[in-house]
Amino acid sequence: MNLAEVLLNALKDHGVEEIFGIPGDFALPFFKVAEESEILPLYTFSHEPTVGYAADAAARCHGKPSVAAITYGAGGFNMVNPIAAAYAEKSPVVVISGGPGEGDRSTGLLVHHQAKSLNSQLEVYKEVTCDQVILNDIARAPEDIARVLASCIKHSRPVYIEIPRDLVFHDCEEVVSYKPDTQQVHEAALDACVSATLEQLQRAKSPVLVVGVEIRRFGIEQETAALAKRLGIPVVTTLMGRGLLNGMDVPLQGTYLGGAGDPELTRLVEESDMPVLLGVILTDGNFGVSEKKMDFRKIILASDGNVSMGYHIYPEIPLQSFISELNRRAHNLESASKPVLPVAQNYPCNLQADEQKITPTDIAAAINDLFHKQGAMPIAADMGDCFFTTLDIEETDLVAPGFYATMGFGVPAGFGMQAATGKRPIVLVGDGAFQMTGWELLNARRYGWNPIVIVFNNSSWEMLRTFQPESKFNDLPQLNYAGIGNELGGVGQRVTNRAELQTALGTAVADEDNFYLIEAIIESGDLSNTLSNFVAGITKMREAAGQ
Ligand SMILES: Cc1ncc(Cc2c([C@H](C)O)sc(CCOP(=O)(O)OP(=O)(O)O)c2C)c(N)n1
Ligand SMILES: [Mg+2]
Repeated sequence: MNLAEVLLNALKDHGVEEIFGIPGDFALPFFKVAEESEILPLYTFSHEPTVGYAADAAARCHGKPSVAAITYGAGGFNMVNPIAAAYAEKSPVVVISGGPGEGDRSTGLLVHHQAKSLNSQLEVYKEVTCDQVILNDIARAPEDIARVLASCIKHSRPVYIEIPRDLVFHDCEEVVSYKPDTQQVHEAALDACVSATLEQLQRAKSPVLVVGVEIRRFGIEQETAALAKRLGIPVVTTLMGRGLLNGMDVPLQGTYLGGAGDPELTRLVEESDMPVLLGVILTDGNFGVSEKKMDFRKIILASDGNVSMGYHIYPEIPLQSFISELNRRAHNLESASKPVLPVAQNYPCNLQADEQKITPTDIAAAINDLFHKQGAMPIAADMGDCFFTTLDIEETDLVAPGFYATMGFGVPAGFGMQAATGKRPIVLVGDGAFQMTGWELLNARRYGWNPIVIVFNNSSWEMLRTFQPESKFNDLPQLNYAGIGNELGGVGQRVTNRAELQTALGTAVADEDNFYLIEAIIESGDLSNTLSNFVAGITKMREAAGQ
């Protein structure tokens, strides 16, 4: 077997189900083997950011690694931002880059696509991955591949593998069959940590469970739901954890949004004497608009492989071990004097199909009505007010750059979702973000993908305008996105009122043979409820801080 086949088989053994990529001369040999071996399906796109975003979304859907393959230099540097986003949001993407071979390195000449040094790309990717290797030693390759892929799974973070173009066809030993890296947990430390947690919970008067994105990344949603039921205390999700524990019969109260969210729920979290944060990443998006500065000394935080409570830190306690041990030992705590019931979220619905102009909330209502009629669809959201609109849409599988907040994610993530799940997604994207990667819809037909893309066309960088209304650069050109949708191989429909929106959505859902681009005309200044609250929350905080 050659090095590329060994790598492809190892990827498959580690749960990878597809490769997204764009080749180049440094990567042609690897792509040749990938295409001809058919070990994994290969999807190529038009611009490398799409490769990274699609692989990120597929990895999130699988809860397992997915692959972003590119050429060296021009391709690799083009994809740094999407991999930074995957790193920040703990998505296990395997970056595979073709690279210069021994022949290239020994000419003494500068090599095309080279920036500073031949290892510059490796150095840059060290900042956005948790493990890396250049496979320039065939004898070590099986061990190096096993180590890097195990790191990807253990940390749920991207990794970087560079394969020199002159080694791709060299014979190579196979990677030994993959054994999940069962992290050795220090039993006594785990026991002490769980005992301390249960004692604190027993004493707490108003404990609350806050769940975050790691419980999905590490595939422990069911165990977390079982724990939430067993503890019998209120549960909320973070902004990034939106959609977690959906439909799992837990006392879910909603999504914590600080000053931008439901005041009752905000008080529940911020006035709790024992917030227990499971798999939560402490980000400004998750906690930035807290009404009261959260007192992190009183919280229990299990994240990134450690557990902290007050000034104590228990290192090397994997989230999975912590939750399963809590489940094993937790009993109904007295604090749940009366059963905590899930709070029904009042999402907008029953859209009035009239001549009124369209607002982001109307789009949410139209989607909720659709879900009530024919069941939920997965959603990929870009960054912009379309992302905040998802908080008004009923729980469904959702991928979005909720923390790292990069634009351009939406359409590629819709591709990644459909490749990974086979389900038709709805993609929500602003006109500004569509201008970045929306063109990739030209690739939908070749793979039989048929997303329903809703472009929030306010001809504006509206999110920026909310913070800096005086800037003229927030005005965007008026484009005919519906016409562009037709040109890209799908069906484009421009809708200017709520009746047209409802009709277009119904038409799109009924036609499985095409991707649809529904261009919703939205007036500049019309914001989603959540973005309005976020802006108000942040403005209030800045005024309070005298900014
Ligand atoms: C790749 C990239 N470039 C720039 C930004 C900054 C930025 C935003 C965030 C704050 O960083 S929101 C925003 C405007 C988005 O415009 P559009 O897609 O039309 O959505 P909407 O009109 O709903 O705002 C920009 C430029 C970003 N997040 N990601
Ligand atoms: Mg816009």
